[in-house]
Amino acid sequence: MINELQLISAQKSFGSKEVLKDVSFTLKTGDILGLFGANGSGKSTLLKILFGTLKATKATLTINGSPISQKKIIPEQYIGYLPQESFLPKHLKVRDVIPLFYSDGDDQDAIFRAPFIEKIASKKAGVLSMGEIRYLELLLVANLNHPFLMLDEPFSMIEPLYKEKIKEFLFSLKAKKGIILTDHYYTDLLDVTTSNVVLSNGFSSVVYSVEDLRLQGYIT
Ligand SMILES: Nc1ncnc2c1ncn2[C@@H]1O[C@H](COP(=O)(O)OP(=O)(O)OP(=O)(O)O)[C@@H](O)[C@H]1O
Repeated sequence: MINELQLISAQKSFGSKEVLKDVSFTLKTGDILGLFGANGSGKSTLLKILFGTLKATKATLTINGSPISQKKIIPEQYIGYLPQESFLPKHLKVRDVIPLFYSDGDDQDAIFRAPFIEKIASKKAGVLSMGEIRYLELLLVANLNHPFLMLDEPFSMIEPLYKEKIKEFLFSLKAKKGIILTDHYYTDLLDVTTSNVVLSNGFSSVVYSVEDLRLQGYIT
């Protein structure tokens, strides 16, 4: 089934600071949308609005053509979200964390069998390296059955071998999900995205190439 999420004319102000003035995009199953923008341009703000944990000043969100309230995104399990902040319970071993997120044995196995997991399974989450945490959290969120997935800086702290595995994994996921990625590792993003948007001065513009990112002032 092809699902479609549409954000129309999102606006967000913090006090007098207008972070998002007019941001729109469409995301369908099979899309991997790259979200680019300088520090402070509003990428995380936008993801939090989509997830429903930050109220937009104004925005219309539709799923499969029907308007949906921000409040319904989490309870109706539309979007899996990897935030920038870690959410792992630090006192538990990795092999005990996985069943917290997945009660079904086959679902657990999919994560236990993922590359690199075996070597960290008996470690406590609190002693994992930053890269190991990021990778495990990505697997926990991305394997959910939600039709959409948002990853905020999935390549941050990640070594090249893990990055390649993540890219392969995202390619395999897009058959059943629409995915939004944001990261400052723009070449890694461009390796996997099917379309791209840059946020600048509160507005979103479609970009097609590194040259467009340059023209938008994101890189020099
Ligand atoms: N709760 C808040 N209250 C006030 N200002 C906020 C709040 N959250 C974010 N901002 C401001 O909104 C702007 C956008 O922040 P946001 O975190 O969305 O940027 P970003 O594009 O994700 O940046 P980065 O690339 O550094 O992660 C920043 O100027 C930030 O200080």
